[in-house]
Amino acid sequence: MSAPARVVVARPVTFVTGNAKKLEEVRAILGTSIPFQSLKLDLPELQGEPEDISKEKARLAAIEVKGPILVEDTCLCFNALKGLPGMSVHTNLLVTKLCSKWFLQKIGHEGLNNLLMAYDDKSAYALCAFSFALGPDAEPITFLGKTPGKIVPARGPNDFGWDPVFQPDGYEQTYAEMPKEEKNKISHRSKALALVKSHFAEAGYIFEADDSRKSEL
Ligand SMILES: O=c1nc[nH]c2c1ncn2[C@H]1C[C@H](O)[C@@H](COP(=O)(O)OP(=O)(O)OP(=O)(O)O)O1
Ligand SMILES: [Mg+2]
Repeated sequence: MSAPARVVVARPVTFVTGNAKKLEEVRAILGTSIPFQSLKLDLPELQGEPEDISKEKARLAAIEVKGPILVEDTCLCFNALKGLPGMSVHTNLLVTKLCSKWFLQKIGHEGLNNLLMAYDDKSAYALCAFSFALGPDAEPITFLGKTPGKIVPARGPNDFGWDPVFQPDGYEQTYAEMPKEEKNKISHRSKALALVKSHFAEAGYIFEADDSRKSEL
């Protein structure tokens, strides 16, 4: 019988994000299952396939932190749209990604609805890609989580991105209207984090504490 895997890493994991709401959800979902510290850093808004964006973010974050990091990139994907200027397209699925926070800031919730005005198909999905890297020289590993739903006129508190216009399948409420615990049970983010947790458990990482870097968010 082989001994369980055990990999001692001399530094704690740092979750790198510029988004305080994301961090709040990651904290709530992970609880004490994976101890981590956070670093507030605005990584570039990259374009491309969600998995590639996430891996590239991980490389940039690992260079900054010089140790084990976790990053995440989230996309809201509309099934009806074939493409938009400046946006990349999943050619096989006819899906356009509206990844950038600048795009959402400019167009707003009404704009997101208007994009689909000419289409009967309002279906969409939220896609989350976490990437973990042990350090700047390690190849990042990516974990995807996807929640299907539809785009609706905004309902609920406006405190996190496109939450008010995304209504997950099987629910009458938008992400924004749901209690936080409910969103965190079914969200793209929690599905991806479940895979991160399994990977950490299988790999048997033991991250040693480091008092020299304090949580910055
Ligand atoms: O659960 C979510 N519910 C609603 N909106 C969300 C969610 N998750 C990300 N978002 C928004 C934030 C940003 O407008 C865009 C994705 O951009 P994304 O690059 O992943 O996030 P970000 O730039 O805010 O933070 P980060 O520093 O981790 O890149 O979608
Ligand atoms: Mg970003």
